[in-house]
Amino acid sequence: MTQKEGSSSRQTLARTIAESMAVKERLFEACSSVFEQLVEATVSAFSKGNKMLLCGNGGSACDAQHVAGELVGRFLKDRHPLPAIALSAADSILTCVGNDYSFADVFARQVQALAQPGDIVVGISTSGNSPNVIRAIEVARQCQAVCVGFTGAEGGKLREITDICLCVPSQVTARIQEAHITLWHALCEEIENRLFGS
Ligand SMILES: O=C(CO)[C@@H](O)[C@H](O)[C@H](O)[C@H](O)COP(=O)(O)O
Ligand SMILES: [Zn+2]
Repeated sequence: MTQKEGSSSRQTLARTIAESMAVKERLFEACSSVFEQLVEATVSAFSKGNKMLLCGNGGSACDAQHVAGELVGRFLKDRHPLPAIALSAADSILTCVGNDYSFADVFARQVQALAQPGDIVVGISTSGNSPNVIRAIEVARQCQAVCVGFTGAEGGKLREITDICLCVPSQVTARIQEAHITLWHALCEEIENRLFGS
């Protein structure tokens, strides 16, 4: 590696860390009151025996799976599992529905099959405009689920059609995703504390 290449990679890392920290510094101000609403809604839903369904594309598909793992498995506490399903993890359903219907239906059809009144359906989309996430939330509303969005500063259509929407103050997909996972970790901790004692 040349010295020039080495210094360019250090600059990229330094800029990425600085940008990520700048977004995190604005995050509390932008999202704390909506975060409180989300805590109340999720704790209430789980207390009543309802479940959480999560969907997203790409990195947000992984976030959906990450969060479902923490709720069904554990975050910080050994406790009863909480019912959460990542719709992005259902390979056979995604390929069947994508192939036989359309990619825009891959999450909506699962929501139609699984969502009950009072369930929490979460769409994670940094643009707020991915058609399969938007369609999932539209179907969730018809099922009388609580509709939640995780998105970026603009919020896109997702912001307009959700009951509770966390809008990270950035327009950069990667920075938004990094803040989403921070919000999710805080939410998992608070859910565990409220439902199983701090
Ligand atoms: O992880 C990344 C970029 O960091 C990508 O995989 C990204 O998630 C994909 O481009 C998604 O399709 C973006 O969709 P969305 O967040 O706008 O709904
Ligand atoms: Zn990514």
